[in-house]
Amino acid sequence: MNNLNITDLGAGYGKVTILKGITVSNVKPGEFVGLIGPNASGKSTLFKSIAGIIRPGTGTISLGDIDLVTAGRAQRSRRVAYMPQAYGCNAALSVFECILLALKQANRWRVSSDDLDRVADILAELELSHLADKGIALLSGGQAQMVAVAQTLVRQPDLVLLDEPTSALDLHHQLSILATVRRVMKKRGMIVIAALHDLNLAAQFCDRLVLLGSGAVLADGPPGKVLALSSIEETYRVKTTLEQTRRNTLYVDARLSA
Ligand SMILES: Nc1ncnc2c1ncn2[C@@H]1O[C@H](COP(=O)(O)OP(=O)(O)OP(=O)(O)O)[C@@H](O)[C@H]1O
Repeated sequence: MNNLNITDLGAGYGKVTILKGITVSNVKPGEFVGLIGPNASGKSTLFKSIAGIIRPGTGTISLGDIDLVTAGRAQRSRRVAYMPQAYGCNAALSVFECILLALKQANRWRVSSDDLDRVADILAELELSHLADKGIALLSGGQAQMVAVAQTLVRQPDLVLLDEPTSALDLHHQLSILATVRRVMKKRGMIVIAALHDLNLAAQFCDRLVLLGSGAVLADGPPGKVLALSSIEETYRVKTTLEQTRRNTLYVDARLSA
């Protein structure tokens, strides 16, 4: 099984420690994890540690039988796809070519008809087919963000890391991109970890939430349990009420503390 286990992870930048003793155990294939927490709580730093961009000072990160801390770049990029917050590509390439490039990055460079089909399929899944021939530099912020998500999914990795995948999207596209990611990852048995600021989207689409605060895990569990904890109010410095809507989805009503 390709379960993800992060154990006692410590990481930071130079001499500055950001993440302290992060443990997230037994994330299973097909599990959609929402990484939540206020600004500067360490979400991107955790992604960078898992993606091999920064080297943790302590702890382990394993995906099945692979140790992601010591794995080589080629081995890691076959298994893990990471969409950073500052995505983007201003090369003179079309959307189709950009996604094909992301696919080929993870395996051999020769392009097969199967590769072309995979790119066309993911464009169709994400309702982006009409943009296939458009120059990547000419996209709107939201379109570029959806293309960046397509670049991660097309590789069909075991683990997908999405840093704020909905931050540039309108309401329709926030829902449609998360619904599509969820459909694709469930079908293929991928693990997805998405950093989300919108707790209502997190409640609606995630199976499990991990709450970070000041570089530590403050809570980890099903959305209904995590969002009901008082640590949500303390960490975000707001008052919240957790409600169940008529459609049976959870709704976090938040306001500033007096
Ligand atoms: N390259 C860097 N060098 C030094 N410190 C950094 C660097 N990148 C981030 N930090 C610091 O690490 C801390 C955590 O930042 P990080 O980007 O991981 O938080 P985050 O939870 O993703 O925040 P946000 O929700 O605002 O995107 C912050 O205090 C930030 O200033």
